[in-house]
Amino acid sequence: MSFIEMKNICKKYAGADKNSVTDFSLSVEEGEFIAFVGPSGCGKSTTLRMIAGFEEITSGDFYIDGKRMNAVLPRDRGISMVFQNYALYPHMTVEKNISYGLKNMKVPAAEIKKKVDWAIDILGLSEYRYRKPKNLSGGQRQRVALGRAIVKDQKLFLMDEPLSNLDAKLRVSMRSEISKLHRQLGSTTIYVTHDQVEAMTMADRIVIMKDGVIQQVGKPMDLYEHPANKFVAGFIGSPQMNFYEVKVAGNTMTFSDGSKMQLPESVVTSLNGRQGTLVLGIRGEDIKLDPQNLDLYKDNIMSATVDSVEVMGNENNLYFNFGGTASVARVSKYEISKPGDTIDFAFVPSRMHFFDTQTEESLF
Ligand SMILES: Nc1ncnc2c1ncn2[C@@H]1O[C@H](COP(=O)(O)OP(=O)(O)OP(=O)(O)O)[C@@H](O)[C@H]1O
Repeated sequence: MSFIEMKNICKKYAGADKNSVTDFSLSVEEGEFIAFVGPSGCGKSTTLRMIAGFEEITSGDFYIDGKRMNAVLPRDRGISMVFQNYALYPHMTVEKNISYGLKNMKVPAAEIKKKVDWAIDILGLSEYRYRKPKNLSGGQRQRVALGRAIVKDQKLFLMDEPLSNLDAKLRVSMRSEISKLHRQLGSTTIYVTHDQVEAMTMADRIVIMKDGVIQQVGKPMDLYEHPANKFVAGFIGSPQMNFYEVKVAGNTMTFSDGSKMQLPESVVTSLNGRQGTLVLGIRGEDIKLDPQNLDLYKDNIMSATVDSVEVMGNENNLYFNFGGTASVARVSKYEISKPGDTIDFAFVPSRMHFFDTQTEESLF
């Protein structure tokens, strides 16, 4: 049995007409960093709150370290939780905020001091030790909240959107601080976020949810390379994957505006006889500009007019219409275009994804 075992967990809130979480099954090994990710309302927080014990499990079985936890009180689950709003005590100093939980647990004073010193040091809070939360920045407050969680020596950390109140720059630096802390402590962590970049950069494995149902569980690059369905393909990666409804007949793929592309034998083989109407997915970074320079694409060079350009510095997004669909290509700073320019491009054949139009499941 893994450190955490969740078997067919369901949640139906009182009075609700449908489940908020359905058949959630997951095994987590000790020391893993798991991210729950998905759009608003997909059930991430509900699942986390069931793990914490703040929300009752409607059906299913939940184990930590081999012990069934369904009916165990939150304080007896061996869990530390970090919340989005930090939940700090405004009248207490940093030091007191961090030590408060330990005092409640009747930990001896000398041990509390040792642990608080350690947390303050590891989180770089020494110079703020005697400040109150209102005199701290958002990032510093979030570190105090982390400090309060790590001193408790619990087996499992739960974090519910801990960075969502921070500005973009601070979010990025706190991301690496939390990852570093996780590496130092080696503690099992479950982290809820709606931000796929946060999940991709921090987690060992990601659980992608939609409408209360797990869509896929996997390592970040596995989800990026091998999305199980169109939803996962669209959710992971930035900019969003381009999707086209196409008709495949033999080696020819026809787009809804009549544009045609020849599929290489390798793609036809992977499709394993599937023909007719399919959904093609291609990521912006897998669209190559000026493909005439590359022999590989010579039969499949397409043209389009640039609608707009999103400049980001090292890489830019070019927006254009192709195959009857708004599309985006991620290009390097050396491939500058402006609205109105004509671009030649090709799709990298080995990077094409195909999905069933009805089930939206990946076809390979
Ligand atoms: N206390 C509650 N009573 C009834 N329904 C609830 C309650 N809390 C959440 N829900 C519903 O359960 C579903 C899942 O909500 P949940 O908060 O878990 O989603 P989430 O993925 O964490 O969303 P967000 O990113 O917006 O926090 C939603 O449809 C929500 O409206």
